[in-house]
Amino acid sequence: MDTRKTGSEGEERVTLERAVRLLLDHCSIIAETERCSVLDCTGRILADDVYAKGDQPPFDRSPVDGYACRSCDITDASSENPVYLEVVEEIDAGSWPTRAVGSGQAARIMTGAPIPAGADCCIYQEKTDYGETCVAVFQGCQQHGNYCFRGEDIQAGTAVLKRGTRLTYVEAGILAGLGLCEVTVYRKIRAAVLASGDELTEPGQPLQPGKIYDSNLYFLAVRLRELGIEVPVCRRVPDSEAEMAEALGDACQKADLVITTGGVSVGKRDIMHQALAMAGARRLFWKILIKPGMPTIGSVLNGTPVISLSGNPFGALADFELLCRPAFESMTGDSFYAPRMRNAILSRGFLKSSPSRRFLRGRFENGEVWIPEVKKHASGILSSMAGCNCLVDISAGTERIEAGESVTICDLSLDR
Ligand SMILES: Nc1nc2c(c(=O)[nH]1)N[C@H]1C(S)=C(S)[C@@H](COP(=O)(O)OP(=O)(O)OC[C@H]3O[C@@H](n4cnc5c(N)ncnc54)[C@H](O)[C@@H]3O)O[C@H]1N2
Ligand code: MOO
Repeated sequence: MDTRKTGSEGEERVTLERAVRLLLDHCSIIAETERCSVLDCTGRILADDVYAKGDQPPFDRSPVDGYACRSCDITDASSENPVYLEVVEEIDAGSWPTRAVGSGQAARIMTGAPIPAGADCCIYQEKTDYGETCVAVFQGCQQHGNYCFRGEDIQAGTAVLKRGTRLTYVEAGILAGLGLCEVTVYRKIRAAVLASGDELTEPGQPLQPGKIYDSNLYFLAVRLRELGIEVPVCRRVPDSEAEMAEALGDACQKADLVITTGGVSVGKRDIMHQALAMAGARRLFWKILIKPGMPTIGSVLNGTPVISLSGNPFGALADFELLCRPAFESMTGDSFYAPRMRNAILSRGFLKSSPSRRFLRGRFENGEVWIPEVKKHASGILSSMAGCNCLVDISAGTERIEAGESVTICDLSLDR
């Protein structure tokens, strides 16, 4: 049966929002967890609340290099009338005081060193004569001046980081500061990538007549990895329905989402329709009312969503962002993956009509978005995407859009 023409399975010609909705019905949240080294935690999502076992800092400490003493001893100290204190010991960072500071006494103290009992302030050494056994103090200091309290950063028992937090270098520092070298995180999303097309040649191999190098497999795998997603399957499959059906079956065992490119249109060798049917996939939709990537197919195979993107590299790139990112958000509950829509002012016009909704590549900076010249927007062209960091969303029925007009963009950059 030619599943392309019947339209009996799944919806045809859906809006982008409808396509996303249909896919999300088949995306389940990833609940499996694993231990992860704090050194490798970037982009991982905490699976448990993290509590502080102890106080941070674990003791009252000096924030200055100088002298710890009693504030009441130096109330009237000035350069004209220095107060002289007996220096009873030297306390370095990493050591522990051996005696209390009494009236008329001080301890030489370094930044980060524990404040000895009896002392209630620390004086900058620049406000003294740097005395070793007896120090002249030239300035007063209030009680608890230059004094860091135990637990002032984090108190023991506090929930410092909440489950669901996306970890960055900042959390890595906080976790390490709590003495943790490993944390429990959700496992990474797994996405499989299959590229179809007999014309495809592996980069590095000589190019035969009629062949082209495979770019889709590479940019998809690299993008997935930069989004923190594992790619357990990444392979080219010849234009054989049976081979693709087998590859799909294998991929959906290993991944939370299967992404394919090519073979989704109406040509004789557009094998994805038949391959999906042979594998036992159920079609959710075919054709999205957008350009590029209009002929995209959404299906579900053994409970795993399959997104079959167009072979045209820019079509595949744009639709990957628009369809897969919401799926990743739904699998993790992490808004990091959500397409980020913003407003921007177009700095160069796009003087071509857009009967259907269109996504253009662009570079967004300081509230303005620059787009390449019209002829560089074809869905088979990838090179003009270099340096671009967003997709410009042009509504269906737009005749032309002039420089200076406000547009909606989907920000593809990874910074928040
Ligand atoms: N008669 C019609 N022809 C086409 C229609 C149509 O409605 N009627 N739609 C066009 C549109 S729009 C698109 S988009 C493409 C979709 O094509 P497929 O998804 O079936 O993709 P292919 O034919 O396999 O490839 C399209 C193009 O991209 C190149 N390609 C494929 N894979 C890769 C890869 N991994 N790396 C780099 N380049 C790749 C391929 O060689 C083709 O040039 O159909 C239109 N046709
Ligand atoms: O829908 Mo296609 O990717 O424009 O050429």
